[in-house]
Amino acid sequence: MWIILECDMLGILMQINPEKAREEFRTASQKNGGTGVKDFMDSMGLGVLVEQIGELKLGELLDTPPPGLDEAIAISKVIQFLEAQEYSMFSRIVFDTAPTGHTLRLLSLPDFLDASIGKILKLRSKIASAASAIKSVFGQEVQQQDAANKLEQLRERMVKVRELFRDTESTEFIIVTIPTVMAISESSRLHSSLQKESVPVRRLIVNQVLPPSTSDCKFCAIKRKDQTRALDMIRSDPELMDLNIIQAPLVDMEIRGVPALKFLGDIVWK
Ligand SMILES: Nc1ncnc2c1ncn2[C@@H]1O[C@H](COP(=O)(O)OP(=O)(O)OP(=O)(O)O)[C@@H](O)[C@H]1O
Repeated sequence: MWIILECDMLGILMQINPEKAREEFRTASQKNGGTGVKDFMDSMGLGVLVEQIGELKLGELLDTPPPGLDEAIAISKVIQFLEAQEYSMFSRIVFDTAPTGHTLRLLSLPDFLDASIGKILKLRSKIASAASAIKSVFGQEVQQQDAANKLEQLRERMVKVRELFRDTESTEFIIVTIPTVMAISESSRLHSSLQKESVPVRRLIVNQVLPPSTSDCKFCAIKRKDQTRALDMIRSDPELMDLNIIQAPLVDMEIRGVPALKFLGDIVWK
C-alpha cells in the first residue's frame, strides 16, 4: 500500500510493505519469548491489546501474523497522521489501497477493534471484581486501572479513525476501475459495501479508456466495442450511475515517473 502526503510545497510518498511488516512480526514473535510481539504492536500503538491478550494467556495465538495485520499498520499510520504534529502541515493524505477485499477489511477494522476492546474491557472488569472478592492488593488495582485507561484510550482512537473514514467534509473514497465487465461488476459491489459502511464516495475514475480514433484497426474496433459495452454498464448500474464518472484515456506510453504522472493527473483532475 502506498500513502501520498501532500502539502503546498511538496508531496511525499511512503510505502507500507506488507511482506516486510509480516516478516518483522514473525521475528518479533520469536524474540524474548513473545514479548517482541508486544514491542512490535507497541510501535503501532496497539501494544495494549497484546498486553491484555497476554494476560488472558492467549499470547501463542499471536505467533503467526494475525489476519488484518497490513490493515492494522495502515490504521496506525492514520492515527499518527491525526495526532503527530509533524503531519499537520499536510493538506491531503492519499491512501492507494490494496484490492477490494483488503480495502473493506481496512475500513471495518476500527469497528472490529472497537468491539473487541469493548469485550476485553468487560471481561477485565469481571475478572477484576472476581479477583478483588478474594484479595485486594492496592498496587494491582492501580495497574488494572492503568491498563483499562490505556484500552479506553485506544478505543477512543479507533472511534476517531472510524469517524474520519466517514467524514464527508474531509474524506473521499475514489473508486478507480477499468472498462471491462468484470472490473465494473467488482466496482459496483465495492460501492455497495462502501455505502453500507457510510463511506463517502462521489467519483468513479474509469482508467485506460481507448482514445477517440477515426481509423481503428480490427483489434481496436473490437476492443472499443467491448469498452463501450462496459461504459454503458456503468450508466445503467444502480450502484454506479449516480457517481461523477471521470474517464482517463489509455495513453501510448507507460505512466511512470513524475512527468508522466503529472500528464495523466492533469487530464483526470482538469
Ligand atoms: N491510462 C493509462 N495509460 C497507459 N498506461 C497506464 C494507464 N494507467 C495505468 N497504466 C500502466 O498500467 C500499469 C499498472 O498501473 P497501476 O499501478 O496504476 O495499476 P493498479 O491497478 O493500481 O495496480 P495495483 O492494483 O497493483 O496497485 C502501470 O505500468 C501503469 O503505467
